[in-house]
Amino acid sequence: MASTLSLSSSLRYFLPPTRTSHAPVIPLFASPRLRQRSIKPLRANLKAPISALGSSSPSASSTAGMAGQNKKKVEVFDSEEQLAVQLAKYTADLSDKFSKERGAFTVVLSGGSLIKALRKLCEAPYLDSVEWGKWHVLWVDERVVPKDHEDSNYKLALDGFLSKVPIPAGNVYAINDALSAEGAADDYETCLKHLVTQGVLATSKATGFPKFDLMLLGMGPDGHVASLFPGHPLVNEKEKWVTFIKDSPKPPPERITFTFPVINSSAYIAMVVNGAGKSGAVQTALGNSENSATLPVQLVAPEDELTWFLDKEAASKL
Ligand SMILES: O=C1O[C@H](COP(=O)(O)O)[C@@H](O)[C@H](O)[C@H]1O
Repeated sequence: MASTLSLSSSLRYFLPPTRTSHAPVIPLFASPRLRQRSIKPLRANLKAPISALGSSSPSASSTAGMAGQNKKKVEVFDSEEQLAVQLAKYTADLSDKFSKERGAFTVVLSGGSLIKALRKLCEAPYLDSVEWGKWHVLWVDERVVPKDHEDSNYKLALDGFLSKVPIPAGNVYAINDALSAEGAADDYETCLKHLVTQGVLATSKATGFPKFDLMLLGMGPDGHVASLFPGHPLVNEKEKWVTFIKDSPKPPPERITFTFPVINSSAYIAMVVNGAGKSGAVQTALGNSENSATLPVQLVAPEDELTWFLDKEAASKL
């Protein structure tokens, strides 16, 4: 991955595991506190030479020994174009790994700028090499609007990504746009439960929540992820898989969203952020502060590995 980039064009931070591979199994609906893990970025490692960091490629071989370990990487690219190139490779490598291991690849999309960053997956070599038939696509959050509405995350993904790759239509799980926010959240949670029952979606042994293979997340300038906004009580939801919001500070106001227990039960999360407008939130999330988390993005901690994909503008305050 970034090993093909020069040290000057890709500054890579590598943060060591915060969980052991022998983490205790925490039963379903165990104390929320047991499910919450904290990450403290280790600034001491920021200047480590690339040779000391090891491969950051999420290929089957490099991740084989990582299961159960919570790793955090930060990749900084000279341009959004380079970011998109490496994000495609990262995603394709994980697709290969999970398609071989599980016979399915469960991928969660966010809306916003993330979708444009996936454009390289729609080109050679990935258009032909990825096992698109193994993909199962869901959304980490969705606006409660018709699927053909300009604000729909489904429409954004369909126009910018899904219409350009051969994922079977039956493997794309959009929200039911005929329902209220409450109804759509319940309906989507039921959809997840069916996928678990069918064996398409794994279950986290650690938390009992569904375990997606990969979540591709964006972050707003205010540090929100999914539709979990700073200071909003939904950030603290510990039991539901999917919930709803009717007072989103960012329009449109009505949305449904995965909760943090589901987000953090994922195997891998890519946090894809570009642009100077997000550099403040990136600084808060990845800077030297020992303060407790103030932004939702600081609570993101998947079971196996979190990788930040930043362009240099987003990383400019680090
Ligand atoms: O409203 C939303 O915003 C975030 C961030 O969007 P971005 O355009 O600033 O990247 C997005 O991740 C989320 O899915 C969406 O509903």
